[in-house]
Amino acid sequence: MAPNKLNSSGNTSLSCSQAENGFVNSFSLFSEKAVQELLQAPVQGSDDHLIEFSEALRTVAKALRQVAEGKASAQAEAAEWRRKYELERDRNLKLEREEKSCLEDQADPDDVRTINPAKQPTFCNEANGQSGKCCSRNGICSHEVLRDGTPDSDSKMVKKASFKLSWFCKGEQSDQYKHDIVSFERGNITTAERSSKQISLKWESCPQTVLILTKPNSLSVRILCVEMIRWLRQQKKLHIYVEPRVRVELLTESSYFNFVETWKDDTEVLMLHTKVDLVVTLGGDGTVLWAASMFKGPVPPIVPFSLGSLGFMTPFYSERYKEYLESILKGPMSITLRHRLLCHVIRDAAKNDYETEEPILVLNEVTIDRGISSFLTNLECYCDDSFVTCVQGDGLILSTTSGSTAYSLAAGGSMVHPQVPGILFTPICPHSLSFRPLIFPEHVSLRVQVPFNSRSPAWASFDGKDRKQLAPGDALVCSMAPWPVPTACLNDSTHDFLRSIHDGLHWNLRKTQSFDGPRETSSP
Ligand SMILES: NC(=O)c1ccc[n+]([C@@H]2O[C@H](COP(=O)([O-])OP(=O)(O)OC[C@H]3O[C@@H](n4cnc5c(N)ncnc54)[C@H](O)[C@@H]3O)[C@@H](O)[C@H]2O)c1
Ligand SMILES: Nc1ncnc2c1ncn2[C@@H]1O[C@H](COP(=O)(O)OP(=O)(O)OP(=O)(O)O)[C@@H](O)[C@H]1O
Repeated sequence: MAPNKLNSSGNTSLSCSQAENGFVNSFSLFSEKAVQELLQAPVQGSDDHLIEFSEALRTVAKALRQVAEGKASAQAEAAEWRRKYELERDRNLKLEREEKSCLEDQADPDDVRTINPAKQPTFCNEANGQSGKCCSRNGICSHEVLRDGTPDSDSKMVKKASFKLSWFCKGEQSDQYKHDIVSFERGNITTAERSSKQISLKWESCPQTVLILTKPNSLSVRILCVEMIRWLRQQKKLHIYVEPRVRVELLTESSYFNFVETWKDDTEVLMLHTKVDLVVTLGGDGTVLWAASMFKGPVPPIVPFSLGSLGFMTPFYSERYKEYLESILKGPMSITLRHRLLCHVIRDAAKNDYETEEPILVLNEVTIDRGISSFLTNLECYCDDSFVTCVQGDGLILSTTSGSTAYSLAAGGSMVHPQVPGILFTPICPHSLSFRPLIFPEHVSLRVQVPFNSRSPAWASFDGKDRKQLAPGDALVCSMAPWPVPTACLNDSTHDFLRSIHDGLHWNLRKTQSFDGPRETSSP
């Protein structure tokens, strides 16, 4: 009965290191189960040794559980440190690149854009407030925001149109962009006037290149695309880019479309933002999401034409495309800067930096759900370093304000004006009576961790696509991206948003109460 393994008080004399080295490596949680099963067998008779032995086994089971839990928490801590290290490294790399880009730009102030697919673009990170001396005070100039590679002898020279963004206050254009939001005068804290700032885009040189993106397998989209390309070429003398699939379709129609350009591989797609002045989408909201997903960095202004069923983000009527495009190419135009989320999947199994996956940008939302598993999700959520909650239900949606009218709305989240900067935290069917959706400010970083004791893996999907499995120990980290999606407005941001929720969702539609009925009397 191995009495020498028990100390005088009947407890095991296992030291912590013995427990870790001996038990964790040789026994698994299965051993704990085996011990429990042994314990459940009734102890026959009144033999003191048997009673003592069963107590010892109980203690061993407890020690095993503690060691397993300790290991899980140490792994979670290690994953968190790795996440912090990766974020820090990314930030430093970005800063380094920006500095280099600023130096290069000072050396060569010429604004001519050069196509060089082999070279990655470098950006001035406006969103992080690190633009320094590059950007002006009362608006932003595109040539100050975007800096691309140096000229390459093999590449074609294309001059990309420059534009200026400015803020309209109270319906009037104003150059008085206020920097002091909070002031402290004579001991009184006051805030600056909060006027609504509709952003206006004014071309400083004529746009020359248009990228047309179309919903596949739609006859009406195909017909409009052919007509629009002819018009843009013949009347506006523009360069046209389309997806490789569409170019093939066009050439099947007529060899006239030989002038239409496309790309060969993903490296060229990465450089599209340096060639294209304007993106036109023909389809529904899915086509706008598709367009946004093609740009892993800065996005050119998008003009979304409605050829879908709902069209929340597609305010332009396709029948009047000539009139709209005339006005947009002339400028100025009102735009909505739609924020995106930058999502990183951090694998517990990643042993080194090379295994870190590419970050993914979403315009609507990232969803972490239970996939095909029938178990509840068990997702630990942190906001920066603070614990938020544990989601036990079907899953969680981290949404932008543009995405607030999509999946998040269906899961009970608020509808939020797309220009409000924030991250929506909306549970999907939580198994709890008090789990209300939250909205976090734009500057936070959210981390959703699948704990080691989760019964099943979770699944992440990005704007409803690209499902990725998150195994126990994996995490998804998400924060506001520095590259918004500028979409042209038909009127202005607020008008377009309200029109969408009225026409698209019939928001708060109710028959007006008749006048013919009881009335409040004036006296109490
Ligand atoms: N239960 C749900 O409501 C549910 C479930 C899955 C996905 N979705 C949404 O579908 C989106 C993907 O769209 P898709 O077109 O590629 O797939 P899809 O073709 O399945 O369309 C989904 C629907 O969502 C609408 N939609 C998309 N973005 C919207 C937005 N920002 N505001 C209002 N409505 C919007 C589309 O118009 C479409 O009617 C996902 O990002 C997600 O938000 C919703
Ligand atoms: N250029 C494209 N290439 C590949 N897939 C695309 C492209 N454009 C759109 N899609 C996909 O096609 C699907 C349908 O597109 P979209 O949502 O625009 O049309 P819809 O469903 O008719 O309109 P709505 O979203 O308004 O209901 C989406 O899932 C979208 O991701």
